[in-house]
Amino acid sequence: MTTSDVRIPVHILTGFLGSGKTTLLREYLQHDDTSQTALIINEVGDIGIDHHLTQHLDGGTVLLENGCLCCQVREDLKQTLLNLLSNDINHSLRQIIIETTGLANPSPILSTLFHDNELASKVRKGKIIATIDTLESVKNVEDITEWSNQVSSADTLIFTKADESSEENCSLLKEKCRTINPFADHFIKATSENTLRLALNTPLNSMLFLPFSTKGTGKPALKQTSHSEIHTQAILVGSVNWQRFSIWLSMLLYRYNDQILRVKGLLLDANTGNYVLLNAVRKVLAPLEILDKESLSSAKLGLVFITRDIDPEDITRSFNAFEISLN
Ligand SMILES: Nc1nc2c(ncn2[C@@H]2O[C@H](COP(=O)(O)OP(=O)(O)OP(=O)(O)O)[C@@H](O)[C@H]2O)c(=O)[nH]1
Repeated sequence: MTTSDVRIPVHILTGFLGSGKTTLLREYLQHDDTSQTALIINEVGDIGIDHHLTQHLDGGTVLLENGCLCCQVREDLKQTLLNLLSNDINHSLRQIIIETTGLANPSPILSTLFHDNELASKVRKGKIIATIDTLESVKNVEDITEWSNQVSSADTLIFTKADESSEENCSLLKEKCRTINPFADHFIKATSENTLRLALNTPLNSMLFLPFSTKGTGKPALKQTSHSEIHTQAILVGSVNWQRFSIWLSMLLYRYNDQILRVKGLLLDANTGNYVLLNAVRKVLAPLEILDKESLSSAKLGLVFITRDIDPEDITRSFNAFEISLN
């Protein structure tokens, strides 16, 4: 890039399931002037949630759902970017941030951006930022291909949840990340500052090279089958009695232990009439967050489960059995 490069930077915010991408973005959007930022959010599953949580941008948030950007919706990404650019008639857009799914490999996304002549003349690579959940142990993540791909592709790593993790575990994870990608900058997410802004504004390490292959056709390096043992299952859940529902959910999370990687969704609490955001990373269920009803009028209620090595229909069967038991 030169100083006369007028192309819009596209930043990629990636990181494994539940590692804190949306939380970082929300903080960034709440505390920064983001009127010149467009956001593209990619979610797997039939129930998109993150775009409801980040709707601070006037018309500048686009949801790409039903498939992972790195394998299934790459043509949609191109079209979305071109639409954002052509709608920017006042030329006020200064940056685009793509939040990937937790399973994405950033490399094919880059290749979509930069092997397409039309796009490459209008946008340039911004930063690839990956969130690393410091509540995970090295043992848990080192064999996960998606995790390693994200670490190796990143310019910057943001270590999240350090407020709840131990210094020792943070150091072990940092060490592991350095062996995979010695060039990335490291930031610890602090509760008192806007870490994403800091990471975006810090100049790139000049030693950095991009460890992604530019060889080949630019066709997807990964197909959805590369996440083959990982499944996404959505269940529609309307209004719930949270006390009873939470018993079912806790039992399910413990029954499947580490095979349920992520649960996320919007529910209507029958007792209070509130819309609540449910968030679980592996077995850890975060306190429910009450959301603003106004911004959720078009939201689908339900839960998305991301699982590994189990029949996803088991989740639906278990939920149906739970519902029957209540009647
Ligand atoms: N204590 C603590 N919790 C965090 C932090 N960052 C995120 N969380 C919690 O971790 C859970 C998952 O965070 P998200 O921001 O939804 O993670 P994500 O990477 O966007 O998740 P996916 O899009 O499903 O991959 C939520 O319950 C957050 O409140 C952090 O720095 N500290």
